[in-house]
Amino acid sequence: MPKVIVCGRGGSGKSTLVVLLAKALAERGKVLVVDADESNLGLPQMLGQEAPAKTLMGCLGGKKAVRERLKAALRGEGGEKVAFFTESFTPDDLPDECVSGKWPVKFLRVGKIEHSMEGCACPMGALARSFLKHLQTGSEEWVLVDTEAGVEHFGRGLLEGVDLVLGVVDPSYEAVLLAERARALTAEAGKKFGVVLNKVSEETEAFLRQELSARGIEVWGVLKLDTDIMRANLKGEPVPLEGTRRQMETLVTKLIT
Ligand SMILES: Nc1ncnc2c1ncn2[C@@H]1O[C@H](COP(=O)(O)OP(=O)(O)OP(=O)(O)O)[C@@H](O)[C@H]1O
Repeated sequence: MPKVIVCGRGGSGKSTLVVLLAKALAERGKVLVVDADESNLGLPQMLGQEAPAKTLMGCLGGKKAVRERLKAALRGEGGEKVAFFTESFTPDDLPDECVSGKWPVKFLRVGKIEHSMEGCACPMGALARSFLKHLQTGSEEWVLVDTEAGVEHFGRGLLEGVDLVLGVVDPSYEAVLLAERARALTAEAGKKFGVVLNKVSEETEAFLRQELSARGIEVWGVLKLDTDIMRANLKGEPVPLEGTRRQMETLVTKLIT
């Protein structure tokens, strides 16, 4: 089953969509949620889970060790690409210390910015790319990747290891422009792209559909502006699936066909 990356502008609802999709897909099989956003910390709480004991980067010796491997690769030692992993693995092979939760939904963090002046996030990007490329999924398994805002992860080649890109479009011109850019970058990588409209009313949904259709962008799903989602977020509670179950079913059907 697909490995799906979720992208969009800041605050559009990427993490919310990842959580809702994870909950909806959990009724059909196993879901590994991968947090590839270096900055945000709230995803485990939105899922209703503890954070893992270590990040993936921590499991591999920390940022310094990962950076050294990246530098060695750039110097040409060990080939052109960074060989963080040499063999394929499945979600079940992941060590307990870098995964939290229990099937049907488990959670993994690639790495986080932990100190001021610690340097750029390139090691995390390279690690996420290699991880996703080697991660194999079975017929009843999904991988959902939450990313940081914008399109930097496209430049880092994160798409290499995923099958689908899902853009989140909230009612804003910036979100439409970003979806257009993401669609072009996804097409360049030879992967499928669709968007989910989020936080829409009837009026803004119709407007966005028109704008996106004029740009040849497919709408795969719609999430209304939902006061239960807002309330849960304000209280620091998990994102509730209940009010969006029907919309998520439509999206899931689209993703698996
Ligand atoms: N359909 C919705 N209805 C109401 N509120 C929503 C909806 N989707 C998301 N939100 C709210 O919008 C805010 C941003 O959502 P979220 O954190 O999922 O965005 P994000 O794109 O992951 O943000 P970031 O770019 O900071 O990572 C949160 O307060 C969330 O509860």
